[in-house]
Amino acid sequence: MIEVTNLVKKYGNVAAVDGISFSANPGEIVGLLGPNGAGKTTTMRVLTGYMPVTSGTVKVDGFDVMEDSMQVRQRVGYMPEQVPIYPDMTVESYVLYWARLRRTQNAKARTQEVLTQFGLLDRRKKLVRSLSKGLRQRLGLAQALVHNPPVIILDEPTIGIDPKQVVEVRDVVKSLRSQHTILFSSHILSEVEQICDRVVIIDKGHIVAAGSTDILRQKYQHGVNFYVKFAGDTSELGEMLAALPGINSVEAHEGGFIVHGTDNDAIRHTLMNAVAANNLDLMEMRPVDTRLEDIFMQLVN
Ligand SMILES: Nc1ncnc2c1ncn2[C@@H]1O[C@H](COP(=O)(O)OP(=O)(O)OP(=O)(O)O)[C@@H](O)[C@H]1O
Repeated sequence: MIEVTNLVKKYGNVAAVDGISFSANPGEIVGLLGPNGAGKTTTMRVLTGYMPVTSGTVKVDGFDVMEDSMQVRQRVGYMPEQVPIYPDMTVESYVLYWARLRRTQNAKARTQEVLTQFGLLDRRKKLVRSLSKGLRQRLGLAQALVHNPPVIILDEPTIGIDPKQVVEVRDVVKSLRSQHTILFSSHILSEVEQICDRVVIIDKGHIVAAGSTDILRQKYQHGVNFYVKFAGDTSELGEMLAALPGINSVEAHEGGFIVHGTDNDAIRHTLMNAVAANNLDLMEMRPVDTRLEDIFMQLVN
């Protein structure tokens, strides 16, 4: 549904995106992940037909963004990081305006439908300026979806909203899975992990890794991690654990420690010996996956 091949986008002489290729299949949610300035917004703007490519090809549903721009625009719903919202319009007239701009069939009926879908129907007569930030995000989503596009592009849709609204927006995005192909950018790793089927990690305009979070873990996981938790005062324990043979690093985590080592049996052995030798009150010990966050840090550093 989305096919990006060797995309280069330069601003002047500087390549913000420097030869990236990735695809998204119908019904997939693909996460575009990267630190500030990585090139996420630039990639998304090219995909929406908002900006021309410098070189390479970008196709949406088989249509080239440069050659078939109108076809692409009809198939893409875009919610930019800063949703351009007209404060003096009512909620309803704003969505209707976008529906008409995109020549949506039965624009009025479709407007009511998306207002209902995003829980905005009872606020349809309100001025946009009176909406909370979270509701504005929902309005942004309604605007992006009013022409029922097969592809939705969401640029950091949860930035700057409160935690309850973040959960709401994430749930809305998840509910769109399978009916739409979604490209979702974020620099919040846990968010991408929760929502996306696959992740494309970009840094300084290059793809540094791509795949499902499970595959990325398998590929980049070096060694094993255990979560251990002890009763009592554990303030001194981190340093002691880190000095044990077979343990490479220790990090405080949720009242206990994440202990990293290279060999599963060696690390268990070492920990159990330490428990016995120091008379520690072990409450919990379990293997844990490498966090996507660690992989991300490893890749972009
Ligand atoms: N209009 C522009 N003119 C010149 N340089 C730009 C322009 N837009 C972006 N850039 C530069 O291109 C690079 C990629 O920016 P982009 O906004 O695509 O990154 P991003 O991954 O979306 O970052 P962020 O999370 O901060 O929005 C950055 O170095 C940025 O400064």
